[in-house]
Amino acid sequence: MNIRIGNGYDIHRLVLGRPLILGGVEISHTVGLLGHSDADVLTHAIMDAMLGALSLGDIGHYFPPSDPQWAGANSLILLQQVNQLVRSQGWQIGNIDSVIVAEKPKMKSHIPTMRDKLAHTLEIDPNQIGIKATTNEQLGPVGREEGIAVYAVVLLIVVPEKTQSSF
Ligand SMILES: Nc1ccn([C@@H]2O[C@H](COP(=O)(O)O)[C@@H](O)[C@H]2O)c(=O)n1
Ligand SMILES: C[C@@]1(CO)OP(=O)(O)OP(=O)(O)OC[C@H]1O
Repeated sequence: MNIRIGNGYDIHRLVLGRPLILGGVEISHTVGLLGHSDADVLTHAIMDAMLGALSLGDIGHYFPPSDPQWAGANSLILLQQVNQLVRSQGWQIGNIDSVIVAEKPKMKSHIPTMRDKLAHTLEIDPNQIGIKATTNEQLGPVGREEGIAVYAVVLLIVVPEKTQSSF
């Protein structure tokens, strides 16, 4: 089989005094996401989808929230490591699709920069990354602006043998 699919989900609480970072982009807002790391919920969901596609567990296994090493971690650095793991097993990203569920702020204008940052980290083309946004129509914790959730799906494809490198 030369394709694998994985899905990822993450949610973080919105609190005062924290930055709001999504896809490596800091977005100006009144509240930000709480977490042991930078709480970049979009990048976390993508990492879990990549790991899930290869049945490699989840991000908590590689970067335990109990480990002080990951306090305030830049999630793009973690993504780089997950990408290396995936590539070392002979796989590369075919495409990613994701949905940010957030009541506020509007994500639309930030999405091109998120795609660029993620693509740069993953060494792929921004066209391989889909990021959409929706509100939760004021329903539930996300609808009450208590948090932001992200769903992601990743398709992995086998790296052609002649372009495989050892990591
Ligand atoms: N945080 C968000 C939420 C939504 N958008 C954009 O608005 C459109 C309409 O959202 P609904 O939840 O009302 O359907 C959506 O398709 C997005 O284009 C956004 O940018 N940021
Ligand atoms: C990357 C990690 C590292 O602590 O980030 P957190 O901010 O703790 O976020 P969460 O999605 O709850 O768990 C994943 C962790 O492994």
